[in-house]
Amino acid sequence: MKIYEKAPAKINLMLDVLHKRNDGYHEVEMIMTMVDLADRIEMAEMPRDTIMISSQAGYIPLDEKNLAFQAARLVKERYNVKKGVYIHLDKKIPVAAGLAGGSSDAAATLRGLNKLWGLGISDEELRLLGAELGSDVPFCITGGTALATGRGEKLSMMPNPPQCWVILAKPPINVSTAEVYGRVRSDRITHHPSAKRMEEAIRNQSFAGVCQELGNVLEDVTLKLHPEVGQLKEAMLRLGADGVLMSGSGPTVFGLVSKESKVPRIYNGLRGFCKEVYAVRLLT
Ligand SMILES: C[C@](O)(CO)[C@H](O)COP(=O)(O)OP(=O)(O)OC[C@H]1O[C@@H](n2ccc(N)nc2=O)[C@H](O)[C@@H]1O
Ligand SMILES: Nc1ncnc2c1ncn2[C@@H]1O[C@H](COP(=O)(O)OP(=O)(O)OP(=O)(O)O)[C@@H](O)[C@H]1O
Repeated sequence: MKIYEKAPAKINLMLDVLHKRNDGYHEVEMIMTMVDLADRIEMAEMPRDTIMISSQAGYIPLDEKNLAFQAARLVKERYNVKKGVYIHLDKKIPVAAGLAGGSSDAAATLRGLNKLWGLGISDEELRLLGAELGSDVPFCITGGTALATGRGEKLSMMPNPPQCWVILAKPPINVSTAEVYGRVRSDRITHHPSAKRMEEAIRNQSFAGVCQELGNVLEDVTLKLHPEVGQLKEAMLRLGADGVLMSGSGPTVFGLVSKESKVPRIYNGLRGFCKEVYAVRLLT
C-alpha cells in the first residue's frame, strides 16, 4: 500500500515574541496560514523493519537528521510498530527558508503513517507528537489559519484571510532559527505587532487591514545580520506589493497582492534580485 500526502509551506502574518522562558524557548504570539506551495510525500510499506528516505533534492539530509525520518521513528517507537517504511520527499518548498518545509514534511509523515499503519491516532495526539519534533509541526498537522501561542504549539483556529496572491522570494543566504531567537531582546522590542488587530482584519475579510497589520519582531534581528533581506522587502514594495513581510526567522520575504494583473511585474522584477521567486495563492 502507498499513501500520498501534501506538505504545504506556511507564512507568518504576524509574529511577536513576549519573553524568554526558563526552558530556553521564547513565548510567542503568531498568526500563521498556509500557501499553495507544497512538498509531496509518498510513503510505502517495506518488507524490512527500517526507515528509508529518498528525495530528488540533493541538499537535505536523508538520515536521522531529516524531520520526516524523526517523525517516522517517533510513531514506530510510541506505537510499537514493527514495520518498515520507505518515504520519498518531492521537495518544492525552499529549504531553510522560514517556510517550515521540514516541519510540514514531518507533519505530513505523521498524518500519512497514521493511515498507512491504521493506528487511529487522533488529531490532538498527532499535534502532541508533532510538538516533540518542532514548534511549527503542530500547526502543520492541521493547516488552515491559526493563532499560535506558547512556543508555537498551542493553536486556536480562525477563518482564512481573504484570498490573494503571495509572492515569495528567498535570497541565497542561510539563517539559523536558533541564532535569530538567541539574539532577540524581548525587553527592547519597541513595536509589538497585534494578534488581536490581525485577527479582526481576518474576521472582517479586510485585505487592506491584513496588509496593515503585518509585523514580525524577528525581522529586526535578521535584517541586521543580512541587510539584503531588507533590500528585498523594499524592492517588493517598490514593485507594487500591497503588504510585505519576512516569514518566520527568514530569510524568505513574502508580498501580498490583491490584483492578479500586478503579479507578473513583481515576479519578473524580483527575478533580477534572486533566483528563488514563487507566485502562489493562499491555501484557503
Ligand atoms: C520562526 C518560526 O518558524 C515561526 O513560525 C518558529 O517559531 C520556529 O519553529 P521551529 O523551526 O519549528 O523551531 P524549533 O525547531 O522548535 O526550535 C528551533 C530553535 O529556535 C528557538 N526557538 C524556537 C521557537 C520558540 N518559540 N522559541 C525559540 O527560542 C530555540 O532556540 C530552538 O532551539
Ligand atoms: N524534510 C526536510 N526538508 C527540508 N529540510 C530538512 C528536512 N529535514 C531536515 N531538514 C534540515 O532542517 C533545516 C531547516 O530546514 P527547513 O526547510 O525546515 O527550515 P525552515 O523553513 O527555516 O523551517 P522553520 O520555518 O520551521 O524554521 C535544514 O538545514 C535541513 O537540512
